Amino acid sequence: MGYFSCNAESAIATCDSYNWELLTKKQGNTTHLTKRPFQIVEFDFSDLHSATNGFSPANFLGKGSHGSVFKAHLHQSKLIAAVKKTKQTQPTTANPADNEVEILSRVYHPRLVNLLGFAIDPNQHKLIVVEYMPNGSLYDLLHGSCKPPGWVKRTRFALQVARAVQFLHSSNPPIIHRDIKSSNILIDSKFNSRISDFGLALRGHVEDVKVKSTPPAGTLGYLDPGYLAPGDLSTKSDVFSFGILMLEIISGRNAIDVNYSPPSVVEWAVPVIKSGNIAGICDPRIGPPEDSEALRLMAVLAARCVRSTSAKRPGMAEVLESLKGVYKRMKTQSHMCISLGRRVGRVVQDSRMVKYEALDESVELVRNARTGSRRNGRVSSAAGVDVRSDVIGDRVERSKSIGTASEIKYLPTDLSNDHMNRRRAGFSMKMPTVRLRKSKSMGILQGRRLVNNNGIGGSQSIGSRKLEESKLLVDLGGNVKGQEAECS
Ligand SMILES: Nc1ncnc2c1ncn2[C@@H]1O[C@H](COP(=O)(O)OP(=O)(O)OP(=O)(O)O)[C@@H](O)[C@H]1O
Repeated sequence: MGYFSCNAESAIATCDSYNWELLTKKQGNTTHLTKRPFQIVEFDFSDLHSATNGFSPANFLGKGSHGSVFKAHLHQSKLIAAVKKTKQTQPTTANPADNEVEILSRVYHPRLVNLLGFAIDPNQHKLIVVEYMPNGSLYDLLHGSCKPPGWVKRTRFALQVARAVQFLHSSNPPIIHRDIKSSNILIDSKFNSRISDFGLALRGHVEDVKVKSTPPAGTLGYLDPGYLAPGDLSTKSDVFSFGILMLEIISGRNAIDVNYSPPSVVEWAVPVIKSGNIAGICDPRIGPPEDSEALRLMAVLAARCVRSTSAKRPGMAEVLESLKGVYKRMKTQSHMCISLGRRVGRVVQDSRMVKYEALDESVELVRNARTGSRRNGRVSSAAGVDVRSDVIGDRVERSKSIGTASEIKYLPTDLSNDHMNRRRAGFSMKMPTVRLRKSKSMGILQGRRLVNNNGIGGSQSIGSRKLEESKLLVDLGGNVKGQEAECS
């Protein structure tokens, strides 16, 4: 697989990913962007153990369906990394850690969370060491309680993910990620988005035995409805998931949110896009962008990506080119707003509003909370619409995807001290408040039965609840099929 086993000292020299940008800048050539600037290292387990303070809660970064992730300070903190400790899988099932190392050791790209190395623990389990992403996930940015990103940032995130997916699809043989979703898009120190979590990824041509024999897997809500058997897989399944991600980026809604009817973002957004009311799907917290054509292009692109017939979806190369155009338009519009603001007068900011105050009269150009870049204090986009709520009535906590049915918890509706609830008091509808955890990668569908909840392999039977989830997926597929977007 082309990785090195080495001692701690040489690992510093070969694994310092923070030197990477410097290296590539010196070379001044974009082809070097995909050349790994360091060797993959086999770490000693004891080094990882001490670098994570014995996998202490203080170093705990998060938990996924395959295991836990810890922050590691390696080599006197010269190298900060994330160590993934995967759950023990049954001996008969493929281990996501092996798969991740196998795939990530063959590719390198600045928009991926790249592999630095691995280690074997005393029980012979593999630990994966990857680049540390200090700014959470795109899921956190879109659905968390912080100020939501504006249009320039959203399109930039989408463009960067598209670039990474296109890179994977154009590798030889192609790599199909199979789990593109906002919680698998992590944000690096420079606020670039990167694709992580290659536990379900497949490398090979569609006719290859491994691809043909691996059962479908992915995350509910992002999973291509036409991917029901191994032979259905193609790069277009990632295109479908990417389309869902784009709808999520535009609308701020989860892929599936049972607080809405319909809960599926596809079922809700595609008919609205087809009706031409594209502003109607925009995240109400930021409103539509000034450039309505850029928004239309992005929304139509998303609707094309989620078409039920995979052959009708665009390839990732086309998606990437289109998004480059959208991003350029959004940025240009943003710059125009900045210079207009400068000419008209000074910018007045408070926590909820940005105003351009003219020298002789106050002109409120932006009514939305868009306070621009933190670094330079500029306004980077403007949306001249009111923030409005979609629904009325009781308060509801929204924007959490459904993972497994067992994760749904009904909460009393009087949790008024909950910060998120207070923030979202304007978004409500008349149904019980439901708290949902974010989407988890799910198991495998064999035929129409969900047979395993750990993402890889296995064929043990499952309880009735899991079968219901499986049915939900199939139902969703059916509904999505009924909504062929006429957007080309
Ligand atoms: N390289 C990293 N740097 C920083 N934090 C990370 C890194 N990788 C993962 N995390 C954090 O660890 C958590 C678990 O990640 P993991 O990839 O195992 O699962 P997930 O993508 O959240 O869920 P699932 O496994 O269901 O897809 C994530 O929520 C993420 O915030």
